[in-house]
Amino acid sequence: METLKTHVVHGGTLRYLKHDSPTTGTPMTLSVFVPPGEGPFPVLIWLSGLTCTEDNFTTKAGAYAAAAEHGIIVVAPDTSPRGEGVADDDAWDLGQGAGFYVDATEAPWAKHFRMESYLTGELIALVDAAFPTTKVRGISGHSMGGHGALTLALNHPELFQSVSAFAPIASPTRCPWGEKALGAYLGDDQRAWARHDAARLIEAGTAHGVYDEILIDQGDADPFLAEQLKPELLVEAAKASGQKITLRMQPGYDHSYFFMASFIADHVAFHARRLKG
Ligand SMILES: N[C@@H](CCC(=O)N[C@@H](CS)C(=O)NCC(=O)O)C(=O)O
Repeated sequence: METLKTHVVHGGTLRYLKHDSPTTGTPMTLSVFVPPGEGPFPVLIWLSGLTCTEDNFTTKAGAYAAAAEHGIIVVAPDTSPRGEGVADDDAWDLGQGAGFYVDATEAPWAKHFRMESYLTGELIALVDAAFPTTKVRGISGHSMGGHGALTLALNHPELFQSVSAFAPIASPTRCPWGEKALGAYLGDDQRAWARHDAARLIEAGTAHGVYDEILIDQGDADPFLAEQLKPELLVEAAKASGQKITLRMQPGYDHSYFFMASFIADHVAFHARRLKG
């Protein structure tokens, strides 16, 4: 991995990195925060939402004070492959910046849009090889990235010990953003969509017993709440399968990183309790 920039923050070291990914066939960028002190440290992976790069979370969430306090490495990857030879769409909710954390099977996306394999098969191993990690890790994210955190944790329980989300797209098979992206990336046969729908996975009892609790924060003034996010579907699914979900409706908060910055310390502490026990 090539280091593009290094900053000291809250006594730890933040790096912006770039590497050539054999999985996506493109260069990929990410940021990694390593806390001060003696390692090894557990890892929290953060997945961002639509239109984001690794930079939105890194500069706006204010996560590193809590990560330094708890001794957690924080990894923020980009949200899709990018570049001139990479497929894209004029809309901001499809294509570059909107990878949805799936492996696309449909043209023109299938060649590079392989974010599930990139994250679970490549990035985690790369981070464990390059940084002083305990190989114990949690995952969190926002909106499209909240969907990514929940579905990757549920589908790959051997990789993660904790999961939380901010304003996740709870059920992409039942909202416009999800229907559009899953249809484009995976095709019209909705049977291929189900394993990318957190509410349906939880309802089916996927990874039952692995995560003692899933923490979700949601602003009640989020403009995307009713049409796109639908966290009540997670709560209903959890009731049906016995998965514990704590959904905190936060009064007055919107969809922005001001909302994440207000509660990120709770999420870092939530993961630290489970990753350092
Ligand atoms: N581009 C859309 C909004 C997209 C949006 O809200 N993206 C969220 C994730 S779903 C985000 O985190 N944006 C980047 C930021 O706020 O830094 C618009 O302008 O209406």
